[in-house]
Parts: sequence; structure tokens; C-alpha cells
Amino acid sequence: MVSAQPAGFGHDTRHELIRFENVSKTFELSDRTVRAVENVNLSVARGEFVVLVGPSGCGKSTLLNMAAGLFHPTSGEVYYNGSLVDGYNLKTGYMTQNDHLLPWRDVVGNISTPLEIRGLARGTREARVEQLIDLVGLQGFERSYPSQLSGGMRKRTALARLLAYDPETLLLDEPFAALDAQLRLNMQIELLRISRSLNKTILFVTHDLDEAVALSDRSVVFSPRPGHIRHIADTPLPRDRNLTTLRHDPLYTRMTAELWDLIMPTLQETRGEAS
Ligand SMILES: Nc1ncnc2c1ncn2[C@@H]1O[C@H](COP(=O)(O)OP(=O)(O)OP(=O)(O)O)[C@@H](O)[C@H]1O
Repeated sequence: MVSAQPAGFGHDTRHELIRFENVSKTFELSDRTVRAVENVNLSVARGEFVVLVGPSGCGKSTLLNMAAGLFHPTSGEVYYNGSLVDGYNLKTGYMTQNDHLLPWRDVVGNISTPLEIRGLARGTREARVEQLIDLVGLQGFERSYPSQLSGGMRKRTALARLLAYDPETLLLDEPFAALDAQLRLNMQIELLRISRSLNKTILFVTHDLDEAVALSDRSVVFSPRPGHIRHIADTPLPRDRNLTTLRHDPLYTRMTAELWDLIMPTLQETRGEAS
């Protein structure tokens, strides 16, 4: 049974790393005002994998942008490790659906870009890039250019480049949405393995409820815009989980179905809004 909790910080906040406190965000456009999110209270623990789901336009990316310090709340506050986020949050790394690889640089060149920007010595850089290539399983493709890579390999390269910054927290906005089912599963397996081995904290946006259940410790379900938290659901699966056999696990199928039941009304409301 999904333990669906009402809006609130959602869990024990002792190991809290990120805190959204009464966060609302409004965009003033020339012809209208868009209320993106409203009164969001959410606490994310260090090392936790939290997935944000909800109808299109409910403000999920806006929340990631606020955690990264790229946008600031119109009211309320975002805290990171106890400090107010009021500039770029350099403890976070952001990856979107578009991998933004540099087409003129090969895999090594792309992954080493952040290390060059940081001014690391060549030897240190090369050793670090080699480690990252091993970590994401790109051995043998070091000298390939983005146009010569499969979609999955491009994602691996982008993930390795993100990890080169060594961010404490990964903000991942539908990173695997463009991949076919098999590649997506492979990337999910890699991401879980990497996030556990490096103890990363992850805020992950997806529209795919199977993906939400497979990856998350908790899933946060948002209402239609202005997005506010409808439910926070704990994933009743062990953290050490086998994604290839998960589909046969009754806990997984039940949680996916229950998440559907939580999100269906929000999709109907969005359809109502559109008609
Ligand atoms: N920089 C911006 N300027 C103006 N409006 C914005 C900006 N960023 C987001 N919005 C608006 O805020 C609302 C929430 O957008 P956001 O991208 O956060 O939603 P989302 O839940 O991530 O959507 P999707 O699932 O479709 O990616 C939308 O109406 C969007 O048009």
C-alpha cells in the first residue's frame, strides 16, 4: 500500500539537504501572469532519490530551477544544507532532456570540459576522465564524437560530464524521455548504481510513472498549475532493487497502479482546463 501523505515536508527532516518552504513562483509576462507553483513545502534528505510527477506545466522544472538557484521564489524560501539559496547553487548539477554535448569535442573532450574550466592539471584531468568513463561504461568510445554515439551513449557522456563537476545533488529533468524503452532501462540501472555508489541526492522529474516507482525513494505528486503538492508517496521497495525483474514484483505493480490513481484526477483536471 502506498503511504500517501498529505502536503507537508513529507518526512523526518533530520538529514535534510534541500528544503522548499512555502515556495510560490509567479512569472509576469507582458500580457498575463502565470502562477507556476504555490505553497510548496518539501524536504529532501541527503542521499535521497525524490521524483516529481504531475501534469504538464505544473511547475516541476521551475522547482528544479529554484533548487539550482537559477530562479528565485516569488514568496517563500529554498534552503540548501541549511543556507538560503540566493545565488547559483554550485552544489547542484542540472541535466535536461537535451544533453547539450559539444559536437566538436569527442567523449573525452566533452567530459573533461568542466575540469578544464576549473583549471585542473592535465594529468589529474585525464585520470578523472578515465574514472568517469569507466563509471558510466563508455570504454572504447573515448574518441567518438556525439554524432557517432547512440542516444544511450550520449546520455552516458552527458551524465559523466555532469559528474565531473562532482555535484552533491543531481537535478534531472526528464533526462531519459527521448530514449527507447531498452536504453531507458539501461540508463535507469546505471543511474541508480551510480547514485548509490556516490551517495548523490537526486531530484528527478518524469512523466513516466513506471520510471518514478522504479527509481524513487519517494514520489511527489503535484496538482495542475499552479502546482502544489497533492501527495507524497513512499516507495515500498528495497533500495537495493533489480530493475530488470521489478515488473514481476507485486509491490511495484501495486505502487504503480496506486500512483496512477493519485495522478489520474490531476490529468482530468488539466483536460478540463484545456477544453
Ligand atoms: N522563464 C519562464 N518565463 C515565463 N514563464 C515560465 C518560465 N518558466 C516556466 N514558465 C511557466 O511556468 C509554468 C510551469 O512551467 P514548468 O516548465 O516548471 O512546468 P513543468 O511541470 O516542468 O512542465 P512540463 O512537464 O511540461 O515540462 C508554465 O506555465 C510555464 O509556461
